[in-house]
Formats: sequence, structure tokens, C-alpha cells
Amino acid sequence: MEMIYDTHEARQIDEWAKTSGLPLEVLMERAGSEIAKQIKEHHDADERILIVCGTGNNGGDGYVIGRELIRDGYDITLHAPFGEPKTATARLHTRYAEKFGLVAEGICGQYDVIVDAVFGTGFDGARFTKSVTDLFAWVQEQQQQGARLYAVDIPSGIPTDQTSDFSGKGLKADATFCLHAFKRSAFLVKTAPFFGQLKKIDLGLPAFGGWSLYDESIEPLLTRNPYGHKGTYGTGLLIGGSETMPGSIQLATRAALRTGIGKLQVATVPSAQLGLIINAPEAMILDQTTETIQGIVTQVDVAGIGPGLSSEFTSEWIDLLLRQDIPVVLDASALIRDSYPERQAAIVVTPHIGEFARMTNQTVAEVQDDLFEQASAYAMLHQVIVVLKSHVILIAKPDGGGYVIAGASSGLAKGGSGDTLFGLITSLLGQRKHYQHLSIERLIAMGVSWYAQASKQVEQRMHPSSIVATDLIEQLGKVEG
Ligand SMILES: NC(=O)C1=CN([C@@H]2O[C@H](COP(=O)(O)OP(=O)(O)OC[C@H]3O[C@@H](n4cnc5c(N)ncnc54)[C@H](O)[C@@H]3O)[C@@H](O)[C@H]2O)[C@H](O)CC1
Ligand SMILES: [K+]
Repeated sequence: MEMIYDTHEARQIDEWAKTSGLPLEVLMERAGSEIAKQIKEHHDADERILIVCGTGNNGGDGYVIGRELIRDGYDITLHAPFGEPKTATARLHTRYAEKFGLVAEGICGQYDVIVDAVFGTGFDGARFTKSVTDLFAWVQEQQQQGARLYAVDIPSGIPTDQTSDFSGKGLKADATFCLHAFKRSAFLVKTAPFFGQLKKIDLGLPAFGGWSLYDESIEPLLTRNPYGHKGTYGTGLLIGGSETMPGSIQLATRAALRTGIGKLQVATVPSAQLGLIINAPEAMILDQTTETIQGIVTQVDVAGIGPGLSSEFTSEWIDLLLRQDIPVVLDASALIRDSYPERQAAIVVTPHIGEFARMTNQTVAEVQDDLFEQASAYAMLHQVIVVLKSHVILIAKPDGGGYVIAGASSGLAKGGSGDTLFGLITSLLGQRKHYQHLSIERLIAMGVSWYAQASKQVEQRMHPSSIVATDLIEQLGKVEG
């Protein structure tokens, strides 16, 4: 799994390397030479390559890249618009690069490739001077004339951790070489488009830190125990649906049934019951009353509540579920609590970004700007697992870390997707006994990955605008791991 860092973690790993005996000069050498290698794989020595270097270590990386390329006979111009790098590490590499004939020059004419080594994690957005704006405008002009732009670590002008002060001004790369770990802003809605293709550069450091990009195989979810019976895969209870919103609970039910739960009980209203008889005859149907829920809750392995629900008893039912020693999934209209009881079994909340903004008394923009921190803060404060649905899906763990699942189809940005994901997560948590080797958060991440992969596959046969939740549910069974 690839790590996702904030500025603090990026500094910490540098510090760790230094105190463990590996100086920063070596990391810079690795970063620059690995990036140069990748550039050589895609470009010939006769292409005009410009490397623009800043005054910090990002600029130092640029000098190493330039040195490696010039050594191999590439046509390199190195430009340092704000003067030579000032850090000791970068200066060491500047001096060494000079021995290869690499010195800062002026810019002239059109370039085929531009390497952006101006600002990395040390960029200060509050200091946006005219010379920076002019430099960015010049680079953009070059891009319009056909230059390809590669960013080192982060596209210049882009903040690393959160985007609340982001001016919208920054270089827009075709690809970004992310050093050692991805940075948070590569997954934030305002800044993600600036990164282009993400390429991880291995610096040989150990994995460390809280957040990672979930990219593991979902194979374990698709393998069944040949000696299993329906009891092996748990019994789930879903509570949802109302007379005006009978559809959501049907989608949730069908998604749960398609993702392996052994038995499923669904407490819903009469109009939704009718739909379930036709569309999900495998489910067992219950009345949506306190008495019925009280009776069944002691006999299930997981309970999920919320989709399409509109009842004056919602709060009472949530209390009932939380009193049992089983995982509980809260979605949609069940996302109404501002505190949660201390308990052994997991509590999972699955808000979309709008619901999460309401739950935390913020605007959607405020949440989007600081997505990782917001999700982590809620998970840690309330000791719950947060599945936050945005353009990416974050799974925040109560210990402060989490997983990001990216790459789902844009066709999921519509009604019904959330109900599907809720059904899937509830179903997997009901099968905990079968998946004991996985932590609950990894099980959820794998489930979300299953959902994202299915959505991508549906995209191969229909336009994202046309995809509906039903297509996705059908596809779940066809994903191969
Ligand atoms: N482990 C790793 O990932 C490694 C990363 N490396 C690279 O180091 C940079 C971070 O370096 P740092 O020196 O801390 O900061 P920057 O180079 O990003 O920039 C600081 C530099 O820029 C000046 N500055 C900041 N904001 C502005 C502004 N708005 N206008 C003008 N000037 C500005 C500031 O004064 C400093 O001089 C990381 O991104 C990686 O690329 C290591 O090379 C290897 C290990
Ligand atoms: K950069």
C-alpha cells in the first residue's frame, strides 16, 4: 500500500533517516536520479528540457535531475529564477552538478519538457509575489505551445495538507513524481487536477504514517469456504425505507445479498416490503416496529440503519442496536447522533460529504478543504469508523490513520450509490467471523475497493451519466479480484 503524507510526516521521515544514519543528501540523490531515469524512458536526448529550480530542497532535486540528464548527453537548460538553492543539502548538489557543466542560465525559446522543481512541501501560499505569478504564466504559455510539464513532489503553488487558503493559482502538471509518499493534496478536490498522473518515487525508506492509498487485491472477499453453510456468513439486519422513500432500502438489500451475507432480515414499511418480495425474495421481511426490532436484534451479527428511513423512532432504534455487542452501521437519516457509547463492537458511520458537513457543523467547502483531518478528527473524538463519501472515499480509523479509495466511476455521484455501499459494508461486517484475519477497517476498505472496481467495469459498457446503482449491484458479482 502506498502512504499518503502531510508536511509534518514528510519532515518526520527525513528526520528519521538522518538520525538513523542516512543523510538528506542521499535521499535527494535517490529522488533526482530516479526521476531522471523515468524522464529518460520517455524522452530523447535531442528534446529541449528545461528544469526550473527554486531555492529550497525541491530545487536541489532539480539539480540532481539535471546533472543525471546532462551526463547522458541530454539538452538541458537549468533556470533558477529566485537565485541558487539556499539549503545546505541543495547547495552540495548544486556544487557537484557544476562539475558536470550544469549552471543556471536564462530561458530562451520553446521547450519540449519542463521540470517543475520550484516549490515542494515548503511552499508558503501567503507569499504570492509578482515574480512567482509571472513565472507560472510563462510556464503555462509553454504548455499551450506543447511543452510537457513534470512536477517534482508537488506541482508548484499547490499546498500539501489542506486547501482552505489555496488561491487556485499553481502549475498544472502532466505528471507528478511523488517522493517516497503521495501528499494529501493529490486527493483533495481543489488540487487533485493539478497533479496529472501520479508516479511514486521509491526513496528506499520504510513505510510509516497514518494514511495510505488502498490498492490491495480484493481476492479474500471473493473466496468462499467450501465447507461453509449459511451460518458461516452471518445474519444481518437492515432497517430503512419509508412510504415516501421505499427505493433506498431495496438497493441496500440487494447490495448486501450480492456481497455474501448468509441471511438477511429487513425491517421496512409495507410499500417497500412489496418491492422486496419482487426484487429481493432472498431477504426476510419484517415490520418496522420497535417490538419487531427488539425481538430480532439479539439474533443478528450486524445491524445497519438509515437508508430512506423517516421515523419518529429512529433514535430509539439506534439506541437499541448500540446496546447489542454487534457492529452497527449508521447511514443517511440515522446520522443524527452527536455522541456514541463506549463499546467493544465497531460503530461505522457512512456519510456523504453533505451529511458529514451537517454532522460537524461546517460547510461542505470547509470539509473538502481539509478532508483527511476532518475525517480523522471525528473518528478519533467519537472512536468510530468514518466512511466519508466524496470524489474519493476515505475510511478514517479511530487511531487517526485511514485508507483512501480512489478511482471509482464519476457515474457514482448520484442517488442510490450510497445505499449500495451501505448494504455492502453491512453485509461484510456480518461476515466478520469468516474474515477474522482482516482488521475491520481493512475489511471495509476492501469492500469499498470492490464497489469502486465494479463501478469502473460498468463504465466500460456504459457512459458514466447512465450508470445507476442497479448496474453497479449486478456488476459486483462479476469483479474478479
Ligand atoms: N523525504 C522526502 O520526501 C524528500 C524530499 N525532498 C524535497 O524537499 C522538498 C521540501 O524542501 P524544502 O526546502 O522544505 O521546501 P521547498 O523546496 O518546497 O521550498 C522552500 C523554498 O521556497 C521558498 N518559498 C516558499 N514559498 C515561497 C513563495 N510563495 N514565494 C517565493 N519563495 C517561496 C522558501 O523561502 C524556501 O527557500 C520536498 O518537496 C522534496 O522535493 C528532498 O530532496 C529529499 C527527501
Ligand atoms: K515542484
